Order: sequence, then C-alpha cells, then structure tokens
Amino acid sequence: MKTPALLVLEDGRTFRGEAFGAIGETFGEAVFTTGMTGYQETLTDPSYHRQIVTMTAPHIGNTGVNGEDDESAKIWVAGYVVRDPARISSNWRATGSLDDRLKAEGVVGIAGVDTRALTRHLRERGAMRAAVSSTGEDAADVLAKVRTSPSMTGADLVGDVTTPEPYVVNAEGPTRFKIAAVDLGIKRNTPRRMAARGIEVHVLPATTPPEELLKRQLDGVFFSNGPGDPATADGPVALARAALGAQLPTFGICFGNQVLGRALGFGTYKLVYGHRGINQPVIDKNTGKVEITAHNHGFAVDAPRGKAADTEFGRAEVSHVCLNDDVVEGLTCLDTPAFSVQYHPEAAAGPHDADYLFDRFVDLMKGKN
Ligand SMILES: NC(=O)CC[C@H](N)C(=O)O
Repeated sequence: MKTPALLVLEDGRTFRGEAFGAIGETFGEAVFTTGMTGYQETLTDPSYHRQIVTMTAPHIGNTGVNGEDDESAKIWVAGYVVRDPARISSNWRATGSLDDRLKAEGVVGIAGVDTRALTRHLRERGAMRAAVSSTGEDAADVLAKVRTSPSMTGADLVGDVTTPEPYVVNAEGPTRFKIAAVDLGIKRNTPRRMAARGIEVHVLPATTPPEELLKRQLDGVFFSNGPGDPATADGPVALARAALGAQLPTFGICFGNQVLGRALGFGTYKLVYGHRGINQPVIDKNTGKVEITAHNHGFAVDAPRGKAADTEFGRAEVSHVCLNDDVVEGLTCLDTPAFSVQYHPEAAAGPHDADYLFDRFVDLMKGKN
C-alpha cells in the first residue's frame, strides 16, 4: 500500500497525495517550475535550497537519474511535488530511478497532486510557506508548524551552500584568462561554459574578504546564482563594490545580478510567484533581440528602465527585461566593465540563446588586457 502524504500551504489550502521519495516532514517555500525537461538539474541547483518545488510538467522521472547531470554535489530542494511519477526509467544514461535517489538523499516528496490547481493557486496567492508530510500527522497540526516556519523574505542562505574552501576549474585547452567566481550557490555548468572559452575559474567562498579577492590579481570576477533573499547578501555586495571600485571586469548571474544591483545602489524586492522555467522571453533593450531563457528567481532588482542611472560607479542601465511582466533581467555599467543577468546563460537544462553572454565577459577581459 502507498503511504498517504499531505502538502499543506500557509493559507490552509491542503493537497492530498502519496509519498514520493523519503517518508518524513519538510518545510520550505512552495514554488513551481514550468520546465518540461531537466528535473535532475533542478533538484541539484543550490538556488532551490529551502524551496518545495512543484513540477508543472505532469510526468516526472521518465529518464531516471544519471551520473552526469547534477548541478552540485547533492539534491538541494526542500521538498518535491509531482503529478505522476514514471514507473520505469527509460534512458541509456540512467543509473537509477528518481524515487530511489530522493529516498537515498532523504528528500521528502509527494505524488498524485493536482499540480495545475496548485500552480494556479500559487500564481494567484503568491509563493508561500508550506510543508510536505507523510508521517501521518493531522493537516491542522502540520499547518500550525508551517505558520511558525521561516519565510524566504529575509532568509540568508548563502552560508549553507558556498564552498568551504577555494577550488579551481581548469580551462579547456590553453588558459586565456583567470577569474574568481564568488560561490553563492554556483551551478556546475557555469565554470564549464567558462572553461570552454579558455577561462581558469577560481571558485571562492562567499566569505572571502574583499582585500583577498583583489590581492589575487585575477582578470575578472564572477558572482554566481544562489538561494535566499539578496537583501541579506551584504558580504557579497561588499565584494562586488570592491571589484567595481578596482575596475575589474565583473559578470553576475541571477543572485549575482541582484548583488551587482545592490552594489550599484539599487534595491531588490520579492516577486509574487517568481520566474521558474526554461521558456521565458527576455528582450535586450539595446539590440531589440529577444532571447528564450531559463529562469529561477523569486526576487528582482528595482532599477529604472529607460535612461541610465547615475551610480557611485558611473552610469548603469537596465539592459534586459522580461517580456511577460517587465521585470529587470539584466544590468550593464557604462563606465565600469561590469554587467549581469537575472537569467541563466549556462542553462542546463534549457535553451542556449544567451550563451553569447560568456563571450561578452571574455570581451570585457580582453578590453582590459
Ligand atoms: N537562481 C538564483 O540565483 C536565485 C536568486 C534569488 N535567490 C532569487 O530567488 O531571486
């Protein structure tokens, strides 16, 4: 017999289904992602730390899990919600089933949920605190605990995911540049895309002091994606300010965009339900070109569209916006070699329209040499 499970949302809405993965109880922010592929990459993306992720694609687990697609050393999602798990894994690369992997890593999930109804609810009411429980506990008791669990607003989570020690990802072929990548929850595919362009990537802990970053005398700095509320990232913001002050070529992705935005003096705010998926249209304001891009963000930068803003580090403009809702998706400094995007040019899984941004980073570093 299948073990019954509950998904309880902060506003009291409750979904019933059956246990998927580990049996237990877990808390986090309920969000949804619309990606039709790439569930293994989603599960292992450190940006999903403390989030209960709902897959809107109804059939999950078809290709099992493999030894190649992880974006980090483990599964980071706090909980997993699916409609209809695949009963068999069909892929030549599969080394196991999704259910077994979730069990092995103690990740509590729920299957058999009406994920369309859940997604519509989250779109209307916003992402909110939630729990998945398969311990047989009463929904009212679970709800009481959800209401005392921590919120994503104000959550400082970088310390949970950053590397404790620096490490180096070697360039493929001859080394053309050496950069520091500040690890705020970095996905493996990012250094990989850089290495393919001859960049040697020195991944550094988020707690690296600004003096130490500058002392390394590298060709550029990168600020990665990561979990939590960017309003709490004062340490990384100080690093970005040091990089900007030193005119060091700087690139940021997702959390890195928010960190650069804050370093320039802009604020950040929480979106109602965020952008998560791999088909989000973004326009480059300067070229008018539209890219289909991968997103995973619940916060955004609050910066003026149109005219460049005057910041402590010279003029800065919003370079990209999302065509669905006009949210800021990229920033470019006009007097300092720095830019960032809120979406994922490293996209795994996802479209590669934005891959050119890694070349833009290379061009910035070439300009400096
Ligand atoms: N993928 C990311 O870097 C996410 C950044 C931030 N935690 C947000 O939700 O907006």
